[in-house]
Amino acid sequence: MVTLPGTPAAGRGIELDGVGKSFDGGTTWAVRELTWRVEPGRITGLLGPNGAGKTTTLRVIAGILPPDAGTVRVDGIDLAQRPLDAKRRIGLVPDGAALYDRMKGVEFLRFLADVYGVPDDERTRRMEELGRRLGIGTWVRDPIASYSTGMRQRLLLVGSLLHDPAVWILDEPMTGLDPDAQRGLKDLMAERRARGGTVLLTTHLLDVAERLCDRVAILHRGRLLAEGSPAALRRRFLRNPGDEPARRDAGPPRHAAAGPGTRAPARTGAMEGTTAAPRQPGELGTADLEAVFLLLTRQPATGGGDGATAPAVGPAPRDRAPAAPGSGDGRRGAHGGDGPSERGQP
Ligand SMILES: Nc1ncnc2c1ncn2[C@@H]1O[C@H](COP(=O)(O)OP(=O)(O)OP(=O)(O)O)[C@@H](O)[C@H]1O
Repeated sequence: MVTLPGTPAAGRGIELDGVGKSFDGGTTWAVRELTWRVEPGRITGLLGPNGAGKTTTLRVIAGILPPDAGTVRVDGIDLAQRPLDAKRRIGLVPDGAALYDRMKGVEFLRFLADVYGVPDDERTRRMEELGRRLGIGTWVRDPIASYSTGMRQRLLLVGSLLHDPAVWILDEPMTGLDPDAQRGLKDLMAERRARGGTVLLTTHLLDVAERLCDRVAILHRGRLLAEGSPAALRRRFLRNPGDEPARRDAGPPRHAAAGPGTRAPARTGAMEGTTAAPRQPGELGTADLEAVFLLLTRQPATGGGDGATAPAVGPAPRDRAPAAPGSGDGRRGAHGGDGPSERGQP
């Protein structure tokens, strides 16, 4: 394992407390009442359907969007009170970032190193090392306009780590990457986890999330529905994991249908599957996380206000039913996916 200088101390992760974000002055909420701790020393996946609020959440954490409610702490630092200190601890890989096409890749990397005040000797070493790991070739001296999607993504990935941030935030990071670069990226994530760093990513690739992530959180209509290790979510929501894989053309798994004993939904917060030991490779079938995901996110957003229906799960008797998936107002988001979470105050 290659260790870069300035190894991030075992940080404090990311803490969200009651975070809300509205794009229309509080009529609808893209993210609502989000209270969540993203732990250091873990790879955490934020999952959810199109329009669920994943990118909005990452942008709020990264300080790009100010929240309309709640507080964000990055590595123990309050983002609102000390925004520069907090942002210095973050490496962000945005989804589909616009790059300066006339700039050469190497100029872009130097620019980022300047912004973050990375000393000359370190920046050279990090550029070379990260470039090797992520397959940056001599094309880095060409204008960005000539780059493929995957080359742009590799450049963004290298740039996000030049300052060796304690918190690495990646929005759909596999986009455009070939298998070799994907391998390099996964290895880098695992190394940062091993060094106590915080890795938070969004992905629609549930098989990747299942294999890569120590913990996953499922967001739907701006609300956190479930959070925990993939194994813990499986235990919580699937009674017979592996024997009834989710089908794309089917509703929730039969064994997860609501039973007479289903209890009322929790009003806030995620379902914690927090007691699970770290997942062992091969512990889960790849259909399990998909089954949990579909079970939670296919619930109709019926009713109004706080009367949202609970997902039709049949949790183990000791468990509570999951948090309401948001009552919604039937409007669709700009992505054509689920709309903002709810009307009214968060
Ligand atoms: N700048 C914006 N202005 C208005 N509405 C926005 C803006 N950004 C996001 N939204 C809305 O907020 C909601 C959440 O969007 P967001 O991009 O966070 O979802 P997502 O989970 O990342 O979706 P996807 O998986 O499609 O990328 C959507 O309804 C979207 O239309």
